[in-house]
Amino acid sequence: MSRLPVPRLRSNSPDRIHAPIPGPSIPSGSSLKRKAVPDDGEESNPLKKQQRLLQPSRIRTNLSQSTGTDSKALTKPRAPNLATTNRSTRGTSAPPPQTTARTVSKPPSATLRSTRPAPTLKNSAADVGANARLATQLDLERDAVLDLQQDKQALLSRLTASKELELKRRTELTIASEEMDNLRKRYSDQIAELEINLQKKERFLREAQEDLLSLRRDVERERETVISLKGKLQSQENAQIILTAENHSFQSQNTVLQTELAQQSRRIADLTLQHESDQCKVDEMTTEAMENELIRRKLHNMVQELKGNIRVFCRVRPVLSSDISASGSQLSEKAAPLRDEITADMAFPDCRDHKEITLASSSQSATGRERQENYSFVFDRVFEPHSTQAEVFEEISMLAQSCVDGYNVCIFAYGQTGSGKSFTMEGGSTDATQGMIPRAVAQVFRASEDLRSKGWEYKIEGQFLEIYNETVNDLLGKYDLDGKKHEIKHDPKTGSTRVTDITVLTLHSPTQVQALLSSAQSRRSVASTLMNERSSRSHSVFTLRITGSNPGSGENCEGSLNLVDLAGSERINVSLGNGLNDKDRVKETQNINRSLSALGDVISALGEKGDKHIPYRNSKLTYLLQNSLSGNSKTLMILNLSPLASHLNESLTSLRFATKVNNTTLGAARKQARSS
Ligand SMILES: Nc1ncnc2c1ncn2[C@@H]1O[C@H](COP(=O)(O)OP(=O)(O)OP(=O)(O)O)[C@@H](O)[C@H]1O
Repeated sequence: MSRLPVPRLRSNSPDRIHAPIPGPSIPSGSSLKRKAVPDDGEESNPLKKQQRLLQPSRIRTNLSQSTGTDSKALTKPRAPNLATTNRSTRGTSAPPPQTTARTVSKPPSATLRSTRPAPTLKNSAADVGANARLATQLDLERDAVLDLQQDKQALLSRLTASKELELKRRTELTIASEEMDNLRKRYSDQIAELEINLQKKERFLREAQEDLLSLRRDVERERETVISLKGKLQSQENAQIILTAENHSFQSQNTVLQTELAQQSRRIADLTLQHESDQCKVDEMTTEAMENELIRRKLHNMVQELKGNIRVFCRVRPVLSSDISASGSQLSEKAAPLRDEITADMAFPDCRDHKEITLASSSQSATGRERQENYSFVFDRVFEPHSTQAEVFEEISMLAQSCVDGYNVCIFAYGQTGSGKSFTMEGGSTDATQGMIPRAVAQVFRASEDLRSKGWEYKIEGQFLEIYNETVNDLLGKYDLDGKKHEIKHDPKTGSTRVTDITVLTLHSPTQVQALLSSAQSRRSVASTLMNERSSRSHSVFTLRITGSNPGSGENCEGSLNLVDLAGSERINVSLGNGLNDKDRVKETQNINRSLSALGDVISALGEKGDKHIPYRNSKLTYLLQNSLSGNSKTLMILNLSPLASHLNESLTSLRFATKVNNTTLGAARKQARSS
């Protein structure tokens, strides 16, 4: 409805209805008021009061004319519905309330009449004058009334004209209102349709606005994305610039490198040619080295054979402080003379080759005369008491090389109890006092490592056992000694010897051996609590098995190194003096003596020509070492001697046994030997 065409309605606007009525202007109310409001002097003047009595009718007339029902005809006609509220208010506003003021001063005429005073004769003269003045005034008033009546007449005429005009306009307004209604009826469908369309369009507009809003948000987001992408693009461009610069630099480097590469390629080609020619030389040299190695082995073996496949070293241990204290004196000032006193009369006359040892013994003849006897023994090498472990090993290190070359080597330590066998074989805890076993193992590892460059690969295994009372015990086993029965097996095809259920450890470094020796020593110590001096009463055999192969030459070899610490070789009467259980000790000693003499017998038999029977089976020891004593095997016996005079007879027995061994020839070469 609010969208109806407005201009036409505005043509009937109440503004026009309230337009001032044309005509002469009505004098301001002040003229009427002026006449209605009593003057200050009137209350005191009776004439004025009398005149005022006449005024009510005049005023009433005026008022009735001005505020009569006619004025209601000026009420604004009802505004058309389409007009706004304001317009309606304006259209129906009442004319200005001018007439209200006029009703204020309506005097009560009855009151005036009752209060009028009655005339008297006494006052006649004054009254005449007063009457004259009153008459004059009355005339004036009449004139005024006439004027007023004329004014009233004019106003009535104007009022009539206004009413007519109003009527006319009302009529026009009614007609216009009717036209409006007609128009509204005629266009109501269109308006409704337009309104629906309008609503649709408004909805469409709303949706479009929402879409627009969403699109704006999208655009905003896209703008932010674009800004961020621009930032990234900028940084990428910067990075690209840097990369381009780097690329240029790399390209130039690449060019330089390409040039260098070309030079290097030429050098490589030259070197390849050189390498090929060198490789041919290397191959030739390798073949030569192999041949040389073979020759070396043969020569080495020849040297060993020339030295003798059975050799005997003699080593005299120093006098120990324990020897001196055992002899009865602990005082140091007496120690030196006592040392001489307890020391046997030994001499080492061969200062150049160190091969001879002489012992002097004095005894009384049947006639009571003092008799001096000298004994001289010659061995492959004699070590004096001050000799070190390193000096002893220097002489036997070549045997370690032989076992790496595939030979069987046996090193025995022979001697009476306390002569230094264990010290020689196992040694002390320091590097300087290391015995033959750890030194030989280290030498084997060194030799195998050296041969690695000539294509040899080696596997080194170790076992450690003892033979006590003709029983084999595993010194590296998990169980207590004597816990398991071990048997000795020989393989005639390969010439190798195996002991059943014995612990065989693969050795990767020489340092492992020291741990094995300690472990074996502790096991023997446990056994010692049960049987006194176990280590002295049993043979211990440390075996190193070295298996080598050379894939280049197709050669294989297997050698073994047996390091044997023999039981004490003392005579039975000596042992009996120390033991608590003499029966056991006698049995121990008999077994020891039997095995030692079996060893001597085997060595003697080996030295004899012809197919003589070799009594290996006479003892566990010789049976175990069967393959290491026969053929091209190398055997070394280290005879350990006590320096004490009290052990002289035992020393002489040991020296005689060693001489017997020393005179034996094993294999191809025969040794030169001397004996007393
Ligand atoms: N060359 C040496 N230098 C210094 N001390 C030595 C030497 N030889 C042996 N000894 C010492 O002599 C003592 C006895 O030596 P060892 O135990 O080796 O004799 P053994 O013959 O093995 O005796 P057993 O048969 O009882 O085992 C030990 O205290 C040892 O340290």
